[in-house]
Amino acid sequence: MLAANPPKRPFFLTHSLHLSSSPSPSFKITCSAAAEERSEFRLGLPNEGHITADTLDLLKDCQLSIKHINPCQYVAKIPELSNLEGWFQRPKDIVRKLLSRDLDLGITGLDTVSEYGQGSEDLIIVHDALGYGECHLSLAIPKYGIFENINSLNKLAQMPQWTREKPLRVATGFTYLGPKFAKENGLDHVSFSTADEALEAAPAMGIADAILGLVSSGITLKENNLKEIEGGVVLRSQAVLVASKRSLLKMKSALETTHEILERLEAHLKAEGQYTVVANMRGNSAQEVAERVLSQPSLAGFSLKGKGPTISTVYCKRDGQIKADYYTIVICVPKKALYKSVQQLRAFGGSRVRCSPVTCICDEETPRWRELLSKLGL
Ligand SMILES: Nc1ncnc2c1ncn2[C@@H]1O[C@H](COP(=O)(O)OP(=O)(O)OP(=O)(O)O)[C@@H](O)[C@H]1O
Ligand SMILES: O=P(O)(O)OC[C@H]1O[C@H](OP(=O)(O)OP(=O)(O)O)[C@H](O)[C@@H]1O
Ligand SMILES: [Mg+2]
Repeated sequence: MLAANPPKRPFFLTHSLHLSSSPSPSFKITCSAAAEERSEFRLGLPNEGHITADTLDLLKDCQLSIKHINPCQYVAKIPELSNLEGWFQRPKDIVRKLLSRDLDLGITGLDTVSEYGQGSEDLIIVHDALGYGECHLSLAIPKYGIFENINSLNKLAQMPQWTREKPLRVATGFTYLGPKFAKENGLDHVSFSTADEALEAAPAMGIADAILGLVSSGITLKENNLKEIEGGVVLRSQAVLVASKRSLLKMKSALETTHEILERLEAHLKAEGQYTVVANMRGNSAQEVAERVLSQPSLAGFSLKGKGPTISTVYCKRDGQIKADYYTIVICVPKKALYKSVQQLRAFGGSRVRCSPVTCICDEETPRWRELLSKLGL
């Protein structure tokens, strides 16, 4: 958040976590008694934040409509999957509620899953790359003062200022991942303090020496005179679909519902940015047209799994006889290569090139489904 924006909540510095103790105290998860009895399958959706709009857009693009029964309620129906309910929750609460089995599936950032999941074996990533909410968790220090010439984690760790009595003070909302990273990277004299929001203000306020927070465009760091350092990235994150392993294994039709959600996601995401290009080609035979097109390596590369292109004959009736008139070629091209492909098809005798976005690519079986079954031991 930019310093200019009023913080949503005050900045709290509640306690220090020293590296001599194990990473973040483990918290006890109580399993909801009703979980085993529920028949509906619950999908946690991030409410009012960075990934809310993109999550709703993604589900819409997958033909999964989120129907609020009442705009003030946190629950929504998803009519395409009758036993599925959407529940709007804070991203971190999605993870907590998956662990307590008050939710069965959820969409949230990988950073949140890693921080609040704390490596729990009960959480399974069903889809690891939903394609939005990209950011990274990174250590940042001031650009000025004693840090002016410090540009790497090694240099930071070697600064004589940090001792057992006076460790490097890092403000963060990631009090599990922070100490774990420090331990794994030989940062010996460091203490972490919890800060929920407006983290980037902490060094200027004198509350901390450094921060460990999320970076997306980097603008917030820049505006607050902070910089990232080499070796300081803890985690790269984007939105993921995560599930409770126990829900998948124990709830009736959980696997069926998850399979359908995964298929819809995969089909849509695979198609994103792909265009179908159809061109009329002059030529003497389908074989000759194929040879011409395949002689151009960049066009040949767009065939499916090394096969293709698809060429069909367009017939016409001339002098009472049915004859091959011209050929139609179909290729699939990523958006960035669209115009170049059109030019090349034209150069190879193509006329009337039609381009349309692909909305889904449905493979026989999605690779992530196989992976999920194997993670579940099925
Ligand atoms: N600047 C950003 N750009 C893109 N994605 C971000 C950005 N900041 C956070 N995210 C991603 O969005 C997720 C949700 O962040 P968001 O800021 O909406 O909620 P929050 O701060 O975690 O929760 P709270 O509701 O408690 O404020 C993060 O876990 C991260 O994966
Ligand atoms: O690199 P940038 O594009 O500038 O984005 C990074 C900022 O976005 C997030 O804050 P958010 O807006 O979620 O505010 P918060 O501190 O209230 O969570 C994050 O905590 C950073 O402050
Ligand atoms: Mg935030």
